[in-house]
Amino acid sequence: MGEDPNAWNNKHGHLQYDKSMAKTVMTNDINQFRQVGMTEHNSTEVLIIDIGNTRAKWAVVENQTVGRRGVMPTDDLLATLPEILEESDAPVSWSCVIPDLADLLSNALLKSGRQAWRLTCHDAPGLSFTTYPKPEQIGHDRIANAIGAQALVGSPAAVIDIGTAMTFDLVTMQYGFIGGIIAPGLAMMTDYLQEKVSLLPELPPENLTLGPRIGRSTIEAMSVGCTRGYLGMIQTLLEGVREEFSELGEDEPTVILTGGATRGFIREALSEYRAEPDLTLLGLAEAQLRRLASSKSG
Ligand SMILES: Nc1ncnc2c1ncn2[C@@H]1O[C@H](COP(=O)(O)OP(=O)(O)OP(=O)(O)O)[C@@H](O)[C@H]1O
Ligand SMILES: CC(C)(CO)[C@@H](O)C(=O)NCCC(=O)O
Ligand SMILES: [K+]
Repeated sequence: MGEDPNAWNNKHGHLQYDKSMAKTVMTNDINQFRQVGMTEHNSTEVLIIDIGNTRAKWAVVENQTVGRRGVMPTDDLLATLPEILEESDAPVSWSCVIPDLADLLSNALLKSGRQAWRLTCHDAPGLSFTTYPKPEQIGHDRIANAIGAQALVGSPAAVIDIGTAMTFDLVTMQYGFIGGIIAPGLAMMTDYLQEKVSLLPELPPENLTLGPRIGRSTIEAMSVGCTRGYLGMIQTLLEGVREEFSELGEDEPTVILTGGATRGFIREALSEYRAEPDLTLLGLAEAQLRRLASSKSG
């Protein structure tokens, strides 16, 4: 029963979205973020921690600009936490998609005495889930992406995030987060082929380029499957999303790429769309700014 994002914007006076600006300001991703809709505050520093299945990222975000930052294997997060907390005294805004680790981190943060907010569907200011039957199922990184998209380009928006898994996170004008798509991440495809088929070699995803349409060697044949095949999946999924938005009476969603979708052949093939590598972090920062704004406005 979250609030309608537009009602929230009107009430709190933030996130005024200007479509013409979003299309013309193309200089610097962070400036863009600030100019089109980030909540304005006086020097508000936030310490962000975003924990995915493979890697954990931290960043100090001040005035919607990412400063010091780091990334590590998710398994190293707890051991690294004291060092991360020394990077900034600011409140922590975090998300974690591994429930056991989230419990451990929650306790560690409590012990540290730091003010910390975990992004969940129950505390996702400005994002509603009115038509989503069980919002508590949604990965919190996806909630961060949705809030980041609202702030960056406004709704409707479609985020394509490739990490361990690929997700589409879809935000409408009328209903907030309406749902999305979960599919294998690119490495799941390449690694799994190699792991399960004894005659297939290793194919690091970062080495993939768009080559021929027909493979004339084993590695080439795999490469076609994992590049053109993967892109075909994305395009088909996006087509379905567009149709559904149209049926809902929504405008055409602005597509934002993040994670692995901002790199390599995927980025190249989808160059018409905006890429924001820090979307999840910025969404976590925005969530914290909105909490502060609503606590101030009472
Ligand atoms: N050139 C490339 N083109 C497309 N995808 C790539 C490329 N290089 C790496 N990737 C994929 O992007 C993913 C890495 O993206 P990202 O850094 O967002 O995820 P992660 O932090 O590893 O995952 P998670 O957030 O799930 O822990 C990997 O799965 C990798 O396979
Ligand atoms: C899909 C991932 C793995 C993407 O990181 C994460 O968001 C997650 O574990 N989600 C839970 C299932 C859901 O989002 O519906
Ligand atoms: K991620």
